[in-house]
Amino acid sequence: MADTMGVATQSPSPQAATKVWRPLVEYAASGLVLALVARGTPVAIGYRQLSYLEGLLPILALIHVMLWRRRRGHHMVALEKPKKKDTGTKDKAKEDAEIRKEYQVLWVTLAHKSLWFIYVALLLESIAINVSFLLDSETSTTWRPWMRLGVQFQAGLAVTWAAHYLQLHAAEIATTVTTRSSLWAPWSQAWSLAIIFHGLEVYNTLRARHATGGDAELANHWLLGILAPVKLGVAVAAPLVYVTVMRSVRVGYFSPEPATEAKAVPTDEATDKVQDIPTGVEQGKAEVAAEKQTVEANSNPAEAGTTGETTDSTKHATSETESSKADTTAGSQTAKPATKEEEEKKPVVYSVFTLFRRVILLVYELALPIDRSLAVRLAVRWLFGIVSRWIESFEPLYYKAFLASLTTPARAFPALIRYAVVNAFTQVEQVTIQSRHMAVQNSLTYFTARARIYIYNVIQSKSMRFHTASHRVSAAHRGDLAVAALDQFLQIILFRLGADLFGIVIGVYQYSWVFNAYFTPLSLAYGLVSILRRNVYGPMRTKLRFVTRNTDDTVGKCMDDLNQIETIREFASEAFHSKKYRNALRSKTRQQQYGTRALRILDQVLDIVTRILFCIGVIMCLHFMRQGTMQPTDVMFYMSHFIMTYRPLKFLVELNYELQTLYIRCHDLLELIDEPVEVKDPADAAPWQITRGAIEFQNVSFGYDTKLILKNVTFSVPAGTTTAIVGKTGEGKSTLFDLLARFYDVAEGSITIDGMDVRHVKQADLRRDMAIVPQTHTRMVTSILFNIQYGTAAYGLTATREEVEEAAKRARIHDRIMQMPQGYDTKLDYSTSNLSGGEWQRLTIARGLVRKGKIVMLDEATSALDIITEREVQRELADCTRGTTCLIIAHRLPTIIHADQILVLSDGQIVERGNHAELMAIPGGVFKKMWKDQLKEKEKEIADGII
Ligand SMILES: Nc1ncnc2c1ncn2[C@@H]1O[C@H](COP(=O)(O)OP(=O)(O)OP(=O)(O)O)[C@@H](O)[C@H]1O
Repeated sequence: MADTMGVATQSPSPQAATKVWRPLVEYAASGLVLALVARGTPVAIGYRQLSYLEGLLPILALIHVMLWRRRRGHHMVALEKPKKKDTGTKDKAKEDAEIRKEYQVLWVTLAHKSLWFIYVALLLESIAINVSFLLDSETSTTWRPWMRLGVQFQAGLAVTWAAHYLQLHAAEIATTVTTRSSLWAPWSQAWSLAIIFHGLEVYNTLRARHATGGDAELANHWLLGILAPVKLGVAVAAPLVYVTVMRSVRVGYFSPEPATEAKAVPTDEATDKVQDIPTGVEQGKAEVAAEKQTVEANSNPAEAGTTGETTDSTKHATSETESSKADTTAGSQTAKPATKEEEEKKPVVYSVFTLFRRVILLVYELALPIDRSLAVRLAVRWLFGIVSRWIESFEPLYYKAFLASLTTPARAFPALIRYAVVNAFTQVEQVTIQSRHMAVQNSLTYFTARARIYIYNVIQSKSMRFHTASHRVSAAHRGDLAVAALDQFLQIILFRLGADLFGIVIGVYQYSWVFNAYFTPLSLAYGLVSILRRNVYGPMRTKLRFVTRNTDDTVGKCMDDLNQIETIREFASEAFHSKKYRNALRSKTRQQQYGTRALRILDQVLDIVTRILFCIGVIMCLHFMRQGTMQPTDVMFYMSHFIMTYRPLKFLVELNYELQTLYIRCHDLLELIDEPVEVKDPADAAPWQITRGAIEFQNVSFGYDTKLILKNVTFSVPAGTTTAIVGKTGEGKSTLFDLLARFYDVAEGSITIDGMDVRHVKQADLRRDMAIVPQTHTRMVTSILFNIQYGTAAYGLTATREEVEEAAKRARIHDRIMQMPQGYDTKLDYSTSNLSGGEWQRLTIARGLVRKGKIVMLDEATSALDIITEREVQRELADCTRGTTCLIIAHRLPTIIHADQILVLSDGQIVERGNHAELMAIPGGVFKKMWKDQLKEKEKEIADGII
């Protein structure tokens, strides 16, 4: 069964699911029997021996599970024993690594299950201990009600826990037995409960010893008193050890998998990818490489955003260094075909420190131009939050004072006033809290707008290679999510952080020093539980989100597919795309469910712990009341203060959640920002523009990847002449255009225009005077006028309506436009419903012509036109490009017969050059053969009556 997050899980059969339960039931039964027999009055063994047995229980549990596993051949959690695979052509080392990895998964799973069984056993045993105390005639009658309460409480928890676990697993047994979160959640919950049970056990044990006083036999029970806390320690430490082991073996549980093309696969394929999780050593190497990459990225923060409006001086300086470096090494370094190592580029993983440092710098940069009065208002709000939290903290104290004063009416009135004032303030504070929140949010809209512009510019500034190889929509979407997370985080910082931290400090202080020092451990315990839980659950959620993000990407890419709706229709592949989308969504939904469930469990645990701590506090209050050191008013104080103190603590947990969301989102953002920009503007480039348009290619070599497309190409195009480039498809003709316009940098050699290397000028300056009519025409969903006028976008859409019409006439599209209901103002849509393919091509030609470039590049510009229209357009093109440097790529050779120079490209090199007559004069020449072949083809078509 497919499982994008799972370990090497396999489709569990119903039998496998039963097998999961079998050892648990066996062990639970034996543990219970052992505990009951040991404690039961009929056998009545000594407490000392019993304590030894108790200590042995976890070990027995482990042995039991291991024996069971042996017997069942590793069918622990429907994981198969790693099999020796068919070596075939596979690399042996790789195969060994795979087997090792599977063993690691197996052992970690085993460890997990073993601990889990221990907890179940301890729970049952704990109940048994309390029952045995109840059955024990020596147990003091004073403490019997406590024992009974303990048993009821534990039994209640056990039932709740079992029901919850069953509910959790009911669906999973039907689908997949061991997804990672399902491994985690019940285990963690069992752990939390085990701590509670053992706390109660310690409590009961100590109470029992205390109650039995100096009884001779029970005086020896010190072992019992020691073992119970030891077990508590084990219960706390074991999960930490487990987590450490899990992390160190690095079997890939929740391993961050930043989205790459390879990972962005539909759900069904994703399972196969999980098999490629690196082993510990490999992952270690990956991390070193990643760290190195990170360091490099950090030392080079300027790569992105150089075109962004937020570019600061630091960035600029770095950018300069980078650019000058690029210049000195230009031609040999910049665009070398990628090496194998580069191809297998490891994903960058930023350390938390690096990430937050950079995010803070980014926020600072983006928020810097903030309005001063706005900053003052924000600061005032922030301070107000702290002050109000301080005032609020007096409420329980004054309430207590008021209650205490009721016995002496003279003091009651001032006490009431004090309490009423603070209470009124608190109420007003609660009412205004929303409006203050809104105000902060409004202030932040400036920031988010700036951040969005910044990201937009970053995406625009990326090299062509980035745009052709990745999904812009997904990148933009990720950018948006990052901004939303930053926004949320800033709201928390500005609105709650200071006040709530202050609230915690005040709360703990009042509890511990003003109220009663015995309550200090209680207040600290809560903080401790929060921190522990954060450490255990935190990484899980972070990593879970990495996986979720990949699914987000897959879903995003499915949506991108809709852009290709025409192709989808043509190939009737709707069902295929629906399935792909359904799979991606199903996977996303499942992951969301896991995520939500993990959070729900977190909340439940937090609530349980809170309530237990509250109860403990109440019991302590009652105890002190019996001793006479506390008054009923103190109990009131305790109860009202509790909520106030722990609300901010709960906020800390929320903050942790927000921090993790921020980490994921900002990780995406930094990845995007740090994506290397291959083609950069030199920082010191002076303004420049094409004057004559003389072009020179000198020993140019280039390849998109490892394969060289162009090899040592040299040619020149004198200013004002027309050069045609011909050759078979895929020879690299369009690539020559891309290099001239500097969409890519040459790997070797140089390209100059008017004697200036194209790498030494700003890209905008270079392209401003170029008119490119590409093979694929861009359709803009707007008016025809704008579609043509867009040719002058670089000049601020300066083409007049007359100029647009003139260009359209030359492109032979004017008449067609005038037939449309709104003429040039007709709105075009994305499809060809109101313009045919050939008409769109003519519109694109008009767009190129209106630009009036000094260098015109026509790449198969008329390929979609009929012969007659093509001839007419060609004539017009020849006419209006007269005097400008013109480069033409054409497959139909008669269309370039007039060219001053024809270059024949073959196998990445120019094999022939000259004008039409000269090339036709070369005996056995490539061009001559191409010409004859085309002629023959045409004669055949005429003979066949095709044309
Ligand atoms: N962005 C890219 N990434 C990787 N390879 C590319 C990219 N663009 C083009 N190629 C490859 O480079 C080679 C040359 O492509 P190019 O478009 O320059 O050929 P062409 O001669 O213009 O072809 P045609 O006549 O079919 O338009 C082809 O093999 C193509 O697959």
